[in-house]
Amino acid sequence: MDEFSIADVLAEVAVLVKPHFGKGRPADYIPQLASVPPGKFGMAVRLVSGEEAVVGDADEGFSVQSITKIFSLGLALNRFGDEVWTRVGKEPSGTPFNHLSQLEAEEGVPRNPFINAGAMAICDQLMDVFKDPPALVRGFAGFLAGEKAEIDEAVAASELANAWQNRAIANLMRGKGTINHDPEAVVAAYCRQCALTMSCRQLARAMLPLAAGGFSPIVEETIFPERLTRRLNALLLTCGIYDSVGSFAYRVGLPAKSGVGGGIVAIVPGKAAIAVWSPALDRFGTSVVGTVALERFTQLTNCSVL
Ligand SMILES: NC(=O)CC[C@H](N)C(=O)O
Repeated sequence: MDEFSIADVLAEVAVLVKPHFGKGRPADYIPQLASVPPGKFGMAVRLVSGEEAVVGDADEGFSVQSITKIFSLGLALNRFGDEVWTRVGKEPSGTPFNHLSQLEAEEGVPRNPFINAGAMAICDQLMDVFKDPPALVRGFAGFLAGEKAEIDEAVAASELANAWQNRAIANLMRGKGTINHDPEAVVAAYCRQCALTMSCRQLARAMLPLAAGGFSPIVEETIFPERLTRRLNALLLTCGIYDSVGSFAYRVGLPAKSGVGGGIVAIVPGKAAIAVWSPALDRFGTSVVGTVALERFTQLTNCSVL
């Protein structure tokens, strides 16, 4: 990858994605996200070796949503180790991120930490020892990005006012003993965590430890043990894109995580962290243009873990 001019590749990607604008729709079940202009597009690549390139709206903040689940899982694994796996599984769900009946059929144990049930179980576990998990996630994300990140309280309130399905999930898990705190408090914390605002440039920097064996070249600290880094990437590859993770791996071939704000982060292990944003989503909740951009990027640079 070092043999390419990343800036040139991104410029080419920005042209190649053009025919795909107009497909998909921004998330509207969180009313505050429905008004984001669907034509936005930004992409940032940060190499482990230090080079950074961006294109389009890469410095504009957007709602990170489920991408924050990487930060919360990383924090939980660092704090609780394998105890995390007594609450959530490590298998792809094959169902939408807010699915309910699978959770009931499986005794309230979420398939993985990236679906909503799994992320709320992680949030509940963090609540055992931290007063304010969303603030912790915000602080961690900002630390890794090398600059402060903020929670958009309007987005958090907008989601919370409509979070009926997530309330059902949290109540089911409370009934089954997967979570211990008041389900309403867990849903509220989860919605605030998801409402983190970051730009593509900040996200690419913050994700760099996953590409660099757990070390952050940004803050010059080891963030995760190397083995844990590999495991996080394995979970991203198998569970990061919900029930379209197979076709995403087929097209892009990188560990990645989507969010309904239209962001996707992807990891090229040993080489780079990538963040892309475009708000219109496919029916699985993944950015249409973002996926095409990553597909073209991996084709042009020949980088894939597969
Ligand atoms: N995939 C996502 O980004 C979903 C996150 C969103 N906060 C929700 O719970 O629905």
